[in-house]
Amino acid sequence: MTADPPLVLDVDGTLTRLEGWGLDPRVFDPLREWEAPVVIATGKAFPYPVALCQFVGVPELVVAENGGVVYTGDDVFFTADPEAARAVVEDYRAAGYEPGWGAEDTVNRWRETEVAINLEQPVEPLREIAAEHGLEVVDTGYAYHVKDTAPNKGDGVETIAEHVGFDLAETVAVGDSVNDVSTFEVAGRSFAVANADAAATEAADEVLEEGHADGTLTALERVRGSR
Ligand SMILES: O=C(O)COP(=O)(O)O
Ligand SMILES: [Mg+2]
Repeated sequence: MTADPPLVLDVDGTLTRLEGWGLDPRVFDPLREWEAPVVIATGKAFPYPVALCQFVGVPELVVAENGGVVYTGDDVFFTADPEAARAVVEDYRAAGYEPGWGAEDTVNRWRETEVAINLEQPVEPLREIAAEHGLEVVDTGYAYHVKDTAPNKGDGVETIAEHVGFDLAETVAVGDSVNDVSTFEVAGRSFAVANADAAATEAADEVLEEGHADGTLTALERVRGSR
């Protein structure tokens, strides 16, 4: 008998259209029909992956904010303190810069542990200020994330696997950037899409020829029923 392996999927760069933005709707049915847990592991704020799970119609298994927020379907865990990240933004503003998402800032509005800065904003002063507060800046290719060095997506995936009761050794991870390296490390098999950055490409077991959702769909095709 064969079965589908559990999945860990990144969002931006991985479930997106080839242009880089907007989810590719071709991934919705395979995810809904997948016969094993599907974990959405993203740098985005908590409500985004929860909404994705609801709209696709899969159980809410979510790692948000690069591991800062973990939802097992029953319990939410916060693994980082937001105060330092907020202080970094205050200092960044005081130095004359802005997060860069407009006045209402729906990118950070519901964040609970880290802060994201628009890639169009200057990163050097951000890195300096973050370092002064003991934080790191992670460039996902979609935003600069100011975060505690400790939490990562992989730890969040471990928490969910333990709670839901699936085997990480049988799990397949797909991602595109440095914030996915930790999921590649905990999953038994990992794929980087063609548009992946150097860190993700290096860390992945396999690098796909196709980018974005095309790559992810190829990976799903390859691993479906492989357990
Ligand atoms: O929020 C980002 O910058 C990237 O999000 P992702 O982890 O889903 O790719
Ligand atoms: Mg990504």
